[in-house]
Amino acid sequence: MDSTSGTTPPHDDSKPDGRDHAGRTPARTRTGTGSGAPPGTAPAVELRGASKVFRTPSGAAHTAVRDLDLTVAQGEFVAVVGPTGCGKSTTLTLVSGLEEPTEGEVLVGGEPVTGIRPDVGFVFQQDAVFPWRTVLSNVAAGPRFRGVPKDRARQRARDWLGRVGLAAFADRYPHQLSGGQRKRVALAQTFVNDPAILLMDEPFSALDVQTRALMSDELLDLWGGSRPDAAAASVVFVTHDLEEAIALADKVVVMTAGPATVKAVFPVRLPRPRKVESVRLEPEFVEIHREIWASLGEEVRITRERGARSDH
Ligand SMILES: Nc1ncnc2c1ncn2[C@@H]1O[C@H](COP(=O)(O)OP(=O)(O)OP(=O)(O)O)[C@@H](O)[C@H]1O
Repeated sequence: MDSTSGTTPPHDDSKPDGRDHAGRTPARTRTGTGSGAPPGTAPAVELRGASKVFRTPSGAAHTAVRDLDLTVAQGEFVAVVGPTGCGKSTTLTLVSGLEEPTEGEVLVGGEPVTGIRPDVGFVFQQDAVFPWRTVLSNVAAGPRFRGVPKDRARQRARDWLGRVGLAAFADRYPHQLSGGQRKRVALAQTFVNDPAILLMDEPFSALDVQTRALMSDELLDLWGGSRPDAAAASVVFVTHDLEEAIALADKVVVMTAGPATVKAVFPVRLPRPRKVESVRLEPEFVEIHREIWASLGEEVRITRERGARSDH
């Protein structure tokens, strides 16, 4: 089995000779840029023994994340799956700088996270748009906040709207778009800022199945070609959908029932470029799905049983 039981040792997705835990050579043949970290550079993201304890309104302590070790290499696409409520979103908020760990360390590019960073982009389930602004203005807003002159910001926004297939919708308002189009706006809004790290929290979960598959393909295309002069963005993608996770990622991280810690890490060696609908039919896909589900299903069952106990 290609899993790493227990927590993931930092920097340890492959052996020194480039082989993974199973001794096979990773097939990371992405088109575009980003074939991993140059030797000697820090991982894009690292959590070391990170824990997060929240105070509930009643004053009780609630541990959302416990002793979590996770490493994301530069240019790596990591999908995180786990049972509902286990602490996946909290893990992202630690990386984003929106929350501080109660214990442990969170590093981005080798530096401790001390707040929100301009090189980190987010895409969430809900759209983060200004409803009173046009699509173009929404996409240009990020560069404008970063001090890019208006004309240049609008030009970059137009470029990205073209890349996500929305050039003809620049003057529309968000409520005049479909759910899939709004997601494309969200991708343009994020990629226009040239993020080195992309944090995605169930970004496509509100979409129908077909649109979801299309958006996944578009995300892979954008990711592969987004940073022609630099390594591809490193992605942490939280999802409930194991098929989506495998189709997109270089590795799938399975979280335990809450409080979240890393249960196992599964490398995904499916070659790139990938099309999510066809990759699902590959025998290797089916095999890795079976392996990961054996690990994840156990945590889902534990979570369900806990829920049943507290309900009755
Ligand atoms: N600000 C907060 N204060 C108190 N408890 C919180 C806070 N944020 C999250 N939690 C709790 O921490 C736990 C983990 O929440 P989190 O949203 O990280 O889970 P998740 O795995 O992303 O869930 P889902 O899959 O359902 O989206 C939950 O029990 C949640 O209720």
